[in-house]
Amino acid sequence: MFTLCTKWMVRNARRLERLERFESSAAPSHGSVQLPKLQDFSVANEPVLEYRVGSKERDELKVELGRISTVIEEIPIVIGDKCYCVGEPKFQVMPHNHCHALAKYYYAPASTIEHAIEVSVEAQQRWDRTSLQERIAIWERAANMMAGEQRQRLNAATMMGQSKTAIQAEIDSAAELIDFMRFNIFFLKENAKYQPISTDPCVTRNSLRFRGIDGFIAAISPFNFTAIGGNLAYTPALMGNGVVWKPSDTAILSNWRIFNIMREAGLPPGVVNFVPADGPTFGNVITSSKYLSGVNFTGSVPTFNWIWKAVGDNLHRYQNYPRLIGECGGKNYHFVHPSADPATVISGTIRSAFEYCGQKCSACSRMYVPRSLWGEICCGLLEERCRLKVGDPRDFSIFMGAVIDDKAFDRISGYINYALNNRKTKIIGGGCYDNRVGYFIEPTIIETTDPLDKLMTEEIFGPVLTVYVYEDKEVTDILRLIGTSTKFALTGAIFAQDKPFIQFALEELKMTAGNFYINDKSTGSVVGQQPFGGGRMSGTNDKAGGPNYVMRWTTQQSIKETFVPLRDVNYPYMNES
Ligand SMILES: NC(=O)c1ccc[n+]([C@@H]2O[C@H](COP(=O)([O-])OP(=O)(O)OC[C@H]3O[C@@H](n4cnc5c(N)ncnc54)[C@H](O)[C@@H]3O)[C@@H](O)[C@H]2O)c1
Ligand SMILES: N[C@@H](CCC=O)C(=O)O
Repeated sequence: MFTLCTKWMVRNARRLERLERFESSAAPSHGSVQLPKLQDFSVANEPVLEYRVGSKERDELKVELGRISTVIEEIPIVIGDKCYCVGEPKFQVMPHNHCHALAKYYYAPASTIEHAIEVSVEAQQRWDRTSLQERIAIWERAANMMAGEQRQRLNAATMMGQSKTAIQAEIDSAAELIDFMRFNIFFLKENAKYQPISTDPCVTRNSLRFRGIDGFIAAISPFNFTAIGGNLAYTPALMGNGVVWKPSDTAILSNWRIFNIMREAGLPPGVVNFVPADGPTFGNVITSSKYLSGVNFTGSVPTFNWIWKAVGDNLHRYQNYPRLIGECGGKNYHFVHPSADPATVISGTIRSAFEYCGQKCSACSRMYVPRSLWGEICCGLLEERCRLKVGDPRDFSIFMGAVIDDKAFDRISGYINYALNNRKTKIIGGGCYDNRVGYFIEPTIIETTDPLDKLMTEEIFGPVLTVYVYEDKEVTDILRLIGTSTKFALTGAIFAQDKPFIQFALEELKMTAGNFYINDKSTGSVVGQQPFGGGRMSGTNDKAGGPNYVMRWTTQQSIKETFVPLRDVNYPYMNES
């Protein structure tokens, strides 16, 4: 503990030093933004543990990985304080060893989802009367449990259930999840500091209070980030809402861990209900309920489009206009300028495109490289790619595990087959896949001569990177293609040393990414540091991990209290004439 704290303090001091040095240097190129000092924040990011050989965290994680691999955990539907196991059981398997089941769970039928809605609507009324202090105390307790005794249980469930390596699990089900818990409390407190003007408080007192929304919020989460499930379900709850949470089938065990931690930390039953279900059945029931007050969704564009349309079709039924938050897919780019540093491009691109098998919504999947640098960058990418080991995450030497399931395997291998049979494209690295034991796909690099090829425009969501090599003199035209060739605008990165070009690209690419990186990879946003989300068809861009996200989940009330009562209808001048 002592070593950890000391390391943390040293790291923090270094960060502070770097920030101060940056502040005292020239103003940032995207405007004269005044950067706050680290000391201004009463919250800090959870340190990411390193899992080196012999470390305490590595030993603890191994014990938990051993334990989790020998049992099939039973996961019920939980509504209020009752558990339900109904219908045919389903199984969550290890993607890297798909004959091995980890968890047994059940799909809630329509009637059970309706019951969850009733319970949640009723619980919301009591919960909304619980003071902010009490709610915050529960979140703080939960964050401490996640950072302490529950850390490796969360990580092991994420590694085995979603096929993440130790470090990818650590940045997700430990660091990011804990950060969401702590930063949302911080943002709530900061936002609550604002109170409206009372010109003379002896005459009138004006105030603003946060209320949950009467009804229920449907939280619908994706498979790829455990932390996102936690944020989607529990941030609305923090703000006084009742929630019906439908976790993803392929992240069910890690999401179940979060649900249990929150209950153990003191969240009353019924505030968040755990309701695994078939997606379309769940979607139909929630969008037909008069009590739907919001949908907190993260996942693919087609699913969000379906939800949005169903809400529109059912508008006449609702007592509130449901709030719709949807963070969706991306076709994220790395744009390399002739002035770029090739080494930075190579390592950033390998990490972004292939970490967690490219199954991050922010993963780089299209890259534009100038002819003058392609020789060096191509060699570097291929050399690094060859070193990436693919396998079972219990082997700490692997770089990536398996893709999530058979559907993903078929979709991604379909794109690889397309590249094999297309004369405009050439697979220059990888391209093999094998699903006999696990859903394994090699990190694959494809070169195309068509910047509008579907490999350059559609979301693949797998370990496939497509590169278009442009002639140096075409740099401006190609830069403009980024924003016009896809409907997405999630993340993007430019690599350049040329300052005027960076300034030009910042303007030219302004609407092409909700998260924009300069000389850094397109992935790896951190709560409180790079609030996350994209525009255009990548989503509603409500910026999870930012200060305004909590405010999407409250319906505010302005209160004016008058101490000098109005007893005369006439205006003063009328009494004078
Ligand atoms: N922008 C972001 O912040 C972000 C973050 C993570 C993932 N993603 C995106 O998520 C996608 C991958 O996740 P996924 O495969 O789990 O997405 P998905 O759309 O297949 O599923 C997401 C959730 O929706 C449910 N669902 C499916 N059909 C439904 C329906 N008709 N009604 C209600 N719910 C329904 C699923 O069961 C799951 O729980 C990718 O497109 C990725 O880019 C985006
Ligand atoms: N926060 C993640 C993206 C989450 C989407 O899958 C990142 O920036 O890499």
